Amino acid sequence: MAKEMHEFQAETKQLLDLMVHSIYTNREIFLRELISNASDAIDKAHFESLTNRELLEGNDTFEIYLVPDEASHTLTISDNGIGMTYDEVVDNIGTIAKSGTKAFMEKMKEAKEAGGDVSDKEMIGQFGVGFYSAFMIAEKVTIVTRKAGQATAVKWESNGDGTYSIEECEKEARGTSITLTLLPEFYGEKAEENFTDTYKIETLIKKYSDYVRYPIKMNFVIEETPKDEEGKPIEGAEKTKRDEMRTLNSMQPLWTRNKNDIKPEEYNDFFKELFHEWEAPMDVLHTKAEGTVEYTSLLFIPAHAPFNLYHNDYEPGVQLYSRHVFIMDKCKDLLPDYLRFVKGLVDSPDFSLNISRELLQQSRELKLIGKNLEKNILKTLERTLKNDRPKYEKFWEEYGKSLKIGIYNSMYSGNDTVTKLKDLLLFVSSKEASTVSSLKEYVERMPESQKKIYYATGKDRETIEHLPQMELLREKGIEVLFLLDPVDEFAIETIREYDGKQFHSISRGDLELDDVESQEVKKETEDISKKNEDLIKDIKEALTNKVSDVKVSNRLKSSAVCLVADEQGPSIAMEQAFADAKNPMFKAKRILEINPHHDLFSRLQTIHGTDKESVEFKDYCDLLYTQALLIEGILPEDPIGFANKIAKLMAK
Ligand SMILES: Nc1ncnc2c1ncn2[C@@H]1O[C@H](COP(=O)(O)OP(=O)(O)OP(=O)(O)O)[C@@H](O)[C@H]1O
Repeated sequence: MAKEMHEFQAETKQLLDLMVHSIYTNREIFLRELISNASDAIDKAHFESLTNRELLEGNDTFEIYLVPDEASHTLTISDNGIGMTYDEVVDNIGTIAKSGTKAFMEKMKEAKEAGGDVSDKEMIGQFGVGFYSAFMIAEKVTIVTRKAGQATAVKWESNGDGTYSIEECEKEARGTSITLTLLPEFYGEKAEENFTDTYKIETLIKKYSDYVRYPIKMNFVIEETPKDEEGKPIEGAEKTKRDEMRTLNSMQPLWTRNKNDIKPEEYNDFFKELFHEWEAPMDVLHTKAEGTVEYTSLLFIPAHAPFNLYHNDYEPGVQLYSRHVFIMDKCKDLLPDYLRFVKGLVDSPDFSLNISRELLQQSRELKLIGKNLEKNILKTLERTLKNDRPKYEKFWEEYGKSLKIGIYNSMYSGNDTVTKLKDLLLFVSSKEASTVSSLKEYVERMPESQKKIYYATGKDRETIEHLPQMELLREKGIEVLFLLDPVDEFAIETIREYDGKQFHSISRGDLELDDVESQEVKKETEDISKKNEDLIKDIKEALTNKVSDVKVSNRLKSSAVCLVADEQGPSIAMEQAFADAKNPMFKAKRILEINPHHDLFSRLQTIHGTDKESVEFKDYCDLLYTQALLIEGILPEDPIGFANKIAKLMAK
């Protein structure tokens, strides 16, 4: 196939532009990114070779080579990993398939527009833009790669200017070589950072890639003064040069060392290196277990949730090793999905080296280890909640949603997730704006007379505070949990009760307040209902298909109307969440409640009394309903009709 020129995808161009023109700090990370790609490629070759030895073409020593060359001011990174085919090069290198990179660019743009308060370093770390970081230090990047098992190789080359060339070529060894032709600032003795300097490179490898599982080798030219027979340097003799191939990384798996000998920085560096992270993790759990199953696990809770934690393209899971040999990345079957944010690895002699993913799922050892790890993580979280509240609240901010989704999902799996997680939940409440409470804390504060745990849903604190349904509870001084995330109510509904007390939405059914005053109001409401039976019936008729019932309210104070949902079935907020998820099948049974003490009620009585068939009465009913919808944050189906009716009324 002849040499072809291709254009980068528009997003790739933008990314390259950003890389070259906006990121000035930490350019040295390019090396870590390329080494980690090389290491991933070797992992793949290793993994595939377990079932197909021929792939290795007789060479089963996995290595990464670095070749700095001052004369041509290049640095070449070679691996004997899986390599890429022509199409893979086009797909992986020429386009940005990863939504993560797109998100990275948007964040960069946002940050720039906002005055750039997020550091580049943080940004790159969060999104791992990988290969493209090469263009931060290189004016030309050349990739020569041959897929293991294939005859022809591919050469890809680009100046990072929007186009690249690609052609078939020859390459003897399998794998990938990436040659960076360095920008003038990055080579030569006067350069600020000289990436052809072997000692500089050695330092970078030690800093970022020490734990890479495969040897990273580089040739050092050693200058020596010849020595005499006794081993003393011969004075005046001309220096000789010799080559010495050195392995730059220590490769000793951290998790195999004794816990007490490992410094926090070592854990942090290992975490950053292994998972391409920039920040130290929030928590580290290093466990060695012996007994029914033997394993060592090293788990981390990252400081921040990845932006795509809840997207389909996020791949949860930990790495598996058997006697320190890597067997699998992202094993999903070990930990429950609600711990999808946990990163790390498990090393166990009980795992077989060439076990398939399917067989692994059924492995008894894996299940046992998974259960133990889950227990450990939960115990750590419980301990943090008890002993280090600020830290736990930070954890909650990052990962609380994951636990809540876990609870909701347990509705289908029917396991004991609720029992495990309910004490770890935190919510804001009407009590104080800045604090969050556990359910236990809420229940402890409940007065004797309060029988239920009340909650309200809304997009933010302010919206809930303004809900008509809040008025009565506020007046009575009853604390209400504020559920601000759509998943909250689903989780709460799955838990059903805490410490024998049922959850109750303030926008659902009867509030069932048991105090004397409430009983009196209830009685009074029933009387008003009876007296206005006809009016209520006719309002209901005017709103057929819109509401399932109309009631005289005993919960409203100053507002005229509100919309509540029936005790059974989804709430109005849940209906909205379903609709947002394009699942409009689940509808709440809407009940319109009218405040009998509001002036509007007497106006309704008058209009109804004059002519219950009149257009005016029907319009009033409709306006009441639409008002209640708007309070819930739901737009009317017919906004024009609504506006016209208001205009007509105002003009009167
Ligand atoms: N040395 C290599 N050998 C084989 N394939 C490679 C190599 N380097 C890159 N690739 C391919 O190119 C893809 C894109 O690489 P890039 O570094 O941009 O992202 P990534 O490695 O997938 O993500 P991240 O950097 O976040 O880990 C890789 O997923 C891989 O398929």
